[in-house]
Amino acid sequence: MVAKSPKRAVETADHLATLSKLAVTAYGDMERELKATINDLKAQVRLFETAIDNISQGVCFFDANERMILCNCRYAEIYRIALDRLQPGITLADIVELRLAAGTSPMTGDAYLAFARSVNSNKNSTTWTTELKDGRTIQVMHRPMPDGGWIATHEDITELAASRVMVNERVSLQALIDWIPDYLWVKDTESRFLVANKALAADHGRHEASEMIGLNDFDLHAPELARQFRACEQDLVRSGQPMLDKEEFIVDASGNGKWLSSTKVPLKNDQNEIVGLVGIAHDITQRKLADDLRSGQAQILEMIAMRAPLEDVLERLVRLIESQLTGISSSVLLLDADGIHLRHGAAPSLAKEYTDAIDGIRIGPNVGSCGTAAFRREPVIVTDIMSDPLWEDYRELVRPYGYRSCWSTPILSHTGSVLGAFAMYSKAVREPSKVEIELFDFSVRIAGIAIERKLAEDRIHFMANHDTLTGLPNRALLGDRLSQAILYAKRYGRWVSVVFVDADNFKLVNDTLGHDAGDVLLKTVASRMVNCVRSTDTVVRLGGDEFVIVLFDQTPDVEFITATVQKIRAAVAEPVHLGKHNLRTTASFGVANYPGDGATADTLLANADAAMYRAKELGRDNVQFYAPELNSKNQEKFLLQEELRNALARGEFVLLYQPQVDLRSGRVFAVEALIRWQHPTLGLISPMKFIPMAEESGLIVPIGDWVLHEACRQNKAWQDAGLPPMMVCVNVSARQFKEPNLISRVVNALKDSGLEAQYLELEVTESLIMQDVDMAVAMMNELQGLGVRISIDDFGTGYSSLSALKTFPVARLKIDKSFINDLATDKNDQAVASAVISLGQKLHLRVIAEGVETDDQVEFLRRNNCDEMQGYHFSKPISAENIAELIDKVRGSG
Ligand SMILES: Nc1nc2c(ncn2[C@@H]2O[C@@H]3COP(=O)(O)O[C@H]4[C@@H](O)[C@H](n5cnc6c(=O)[nH]c(N)nc65)O[C@@H]4COP(=O)(O)O[C@H]3[C@H]2O)c(=O)[nH]1
Repeated sequence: MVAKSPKRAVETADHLATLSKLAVTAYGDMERELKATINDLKAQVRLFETAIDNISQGVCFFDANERMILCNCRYAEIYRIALDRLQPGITLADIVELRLAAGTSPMTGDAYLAFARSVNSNKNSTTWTTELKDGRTIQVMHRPMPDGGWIATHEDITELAASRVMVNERVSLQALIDWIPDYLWVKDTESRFLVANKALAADHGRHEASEMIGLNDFDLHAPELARQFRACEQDLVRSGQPMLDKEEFIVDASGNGKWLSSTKVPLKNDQNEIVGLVGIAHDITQRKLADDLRSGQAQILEMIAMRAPLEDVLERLVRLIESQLTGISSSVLLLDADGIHLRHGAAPSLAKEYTDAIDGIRIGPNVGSCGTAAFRREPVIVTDIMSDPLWEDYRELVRPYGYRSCWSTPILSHTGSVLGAFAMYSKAVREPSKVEIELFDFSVRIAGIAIERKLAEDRIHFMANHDTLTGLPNRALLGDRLSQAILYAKRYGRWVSVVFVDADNFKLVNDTLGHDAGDVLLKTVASRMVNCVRSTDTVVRLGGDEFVIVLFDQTPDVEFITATVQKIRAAVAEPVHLGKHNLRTTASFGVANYPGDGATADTLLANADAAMYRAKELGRDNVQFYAPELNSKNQEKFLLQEELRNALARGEFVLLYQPQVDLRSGRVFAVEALIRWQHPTLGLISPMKFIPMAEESGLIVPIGDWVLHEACRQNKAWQDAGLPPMMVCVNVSARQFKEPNLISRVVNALKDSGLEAQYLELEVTESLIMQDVDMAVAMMNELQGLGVRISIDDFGTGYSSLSALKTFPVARLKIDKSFINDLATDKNDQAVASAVISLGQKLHLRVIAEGVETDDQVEFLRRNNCDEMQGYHFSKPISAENIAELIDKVRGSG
């Protein structure tokens, strides 16, 4: 291979000139020497050629005439010219032609020649880089020679130039992307980082972005997350489909969770082949948290609206708050109905043993963070549990769980009352951050809504199912409880007892002592009944003074049930203290048992009701078990009640009069008006049967008014007919007595009849007076002011208040006939009767005995100085006409 160095080439030319001279002058002598020299020179040329051919650059020598002296084979190679075409002496212009033909000229021939000549005219060496038409980059170093020729070296720097471009680009791109706060990266097809910016590197614990090069996601993330990233990127590399704005969650090197919105697009080369991917990820944690908080809030409010259980709502709230923060566990404690204890509300990520331990703590001035916050009604920030005095009693409790700070805020209702406390626990000794404080506001607001809503719902539910006065379940719950009890009894072969209870004198108390007293009475009776039964039994208030007790899971034995009901009856009958009154209230009980007395809730209730009515009919204060015939009686009673409503309008009532006789003179000085109902088909009905019904329904008021008018009218009629004036006594029921216009009714009756007030006496019962003494005395005083007299009926039957009796403006006491019946034989009755008589004497009241039937009774009364008597002994109640006859007769005989 030919290889010629420029310097050697010049020397070779000198030698050749010398040789030719020698040939002319002494050819023969010098032939041997010449040959030797030629050989020597050839050897040198070979050496020179070998050397020049072995250098990596292309080399060429040109003389001043632009003729090439020599070049090496690299030169021919660079410009893709066959070596044999580049013979010494070829002109630059010819070479340019060859290069144009080979496509290795950077420009047109003329332009190149002009360029080469301009370079050559320069005395200094010049280096330039030229882009060949074939895309290669050649660096040329041109050195002019003093004789006008030049030497040039040509080097193919295509690869170098490319990598330099790349390096330059890389360096500037790196600087650029490092300024960007988002993550930027380039990965190869194997998901290895080729480029990463500083933000990405820093968040993954690398000081320099370059430290990321060559790493993959498994070097940065937990395996599961890395697998996800890799799967997604491999998919992208395979499909060429970009991934746009995908939300991804990562945990950075410092353990903080971050939400990213990532975009990854395939990276392609000139051949449109995918050689990797370019990624950019924007930190959307704040936005995401705010979005989550908003949607979490909406979800919780929806849960509240949909009446989700409070525990679920609070747990969702706590989890939402925890998802917004790092290293925080939260809890909600609820203030108990007693207002002094905090109960567990929600604390899904606090240790269960810990939350169990603080469940039920009392609020107070130094009860940790929550107990104190609820007590003070203001936030309590404890930055170090281990040293704060508020935690003194709870420090050891919390120590095992490692919580070091606890901040609590009271949860308040819209009216400002404390509903509970919201707390955040951290294992670091610190104060809450701004974000944490903001979340407190959020949490207590939502928790407050949820708790208040729940309390309101509970209240509504309770009110719908319970009686507000007594707190007992009401009718709405009764059916449910009773049905359950029946199901249970059916399954296990047990009984259910349904007990209908009706307080005997509630209406009286309510009407005379007022509603407040009636309420106290009902509450007392209710709680006594509840205390007598098991917690599995149910005491229901149906309304008014009616109760139903469902005795669950009963032994099939009437005796057991009787014992239970009697126990309740005795408890109800205990005296009730109403202010200064000491009442004895009783109740009537009706019992129906499953399965004997009915298979359904409705039948059992109806039959227990019928039994209770029977108990009332039998004089109240007793227990009756259902018997089938009761139903027909009940039906009868119902019909009667309906007819009673029309009886007044139909004029079916009549008055009978029973004379009252002076025991000493035997003179009839008064008559008691006693009502009868003249029923069109049933005949004469006793007041004992319909007066209680009339009292229950309120019909007693118009009926009583009629009695008052009729009695006054009749008395005046007797007087007008010439009978000696006498008093007419009219019974006044408690309901009438309570009527605010009783006085005006009495005035009207007197006015309408023209009877003088002194001939009218009103009989009120002792129990009626005792129910509200002040009111009764005031009313009696008013009546007395009209001139009307008052007597106390049924005296001795109870409620005696001897001291109060002195203040009553009454004229007479009437010994109840129950004491008169057995007066001849019963020592107790004798004692009561004589006590009433002597009491009357002491108080200067007249005393009349009622129900006097026998001579013995008359004899006893006379002996004991009783003033007056009334009873069958003298006369039964008789009609008005018969009274006139009787008085005439007595007058005649007298
Ligand atoms: N066994 C027996 N009974 C005797 C004897 N003497 C009188 N009686 C009955 O005893 C009752 C006396 O009336 P009361 O104690 O005021 O008891 C009355 C009274 O509380 C009430 N009553 C009657 N009329 C009226 C009325 O117009 N208004 C109101 N509010 N109640 C009335 O009905 C109750 C019952 O009235 P009556 O059936 O008429 O019954 C009357 C009378 O018939 C006797 O010697 N032996």
